[in-house]
Amino acid sequence: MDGDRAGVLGVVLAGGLARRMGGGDKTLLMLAGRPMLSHLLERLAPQVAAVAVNANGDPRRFAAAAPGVAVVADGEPGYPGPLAGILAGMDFAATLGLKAVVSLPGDTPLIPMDLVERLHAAAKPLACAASLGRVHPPVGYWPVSLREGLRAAVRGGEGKVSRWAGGQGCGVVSWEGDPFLNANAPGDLALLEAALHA
Ligand SMILES: Nc1nc2c(ncn2[C@@H]2O[C@H](COP(=O)(O)OP(=O)(O)OP(=O)(O)O)[C@@H](O)[C@H]2O)c(=O)[nH]1
Repeated sequence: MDGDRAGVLGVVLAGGLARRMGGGDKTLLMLAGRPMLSHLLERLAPQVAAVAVNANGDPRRFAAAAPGVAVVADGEPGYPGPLAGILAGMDFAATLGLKAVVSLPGDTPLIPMDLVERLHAAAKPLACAASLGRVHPPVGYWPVSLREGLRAAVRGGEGKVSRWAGGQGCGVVSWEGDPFLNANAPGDLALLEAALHA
């Protein structure tokens, strides 16, 4: 295994409430005949040492789409936002002896195959992805060494990924096109399916 991915846990963030989608698990919605999560893991798993899904509630609902994949819940109550999922990923990475987390929202199934390699190379100490002139902070590289600082921030009410990441020092890596196209509302699924087939 090469150095970039050897110490990295890939974490699919699926701990939100998906209100704009009408609730439920966005990452389990079907895209081209299989769950979005299955597309995402197919691209993520070869880039990392291990993968996990961050989600709250009964973990068994992910078993079919992600067989054998660990599901880790937020350690902080009350749906405090994606930072809580990144923190849960860091805590799990620490138990595996891994040095960093790469996080991805569960509704971004088109991620690039050089994601982990390029984020790792740009980390100072964090790195976030960008496309179409926008930064996507939940797509990021997070050293586990920052987890106690992140825990304190989340407990202190920090809910904005970009603000916390910017305060630590965050390299930005840009990709051509829109490999981080995601599904917020039902109408977005057709756009994703078209992009998948493009
Ligand atoms: N662990 C965790 N993840 C979260 C939380 N809130 C949002 N996320 C995740 O952060 C990512 C970006 O959030 P959104 O795309 O807005 O997803 P969402 O919050 O489920 O959707 P809306 O309710 O429609 O905003 C998604 O992957 C969510 O699953 C949270 O409280 N805990």
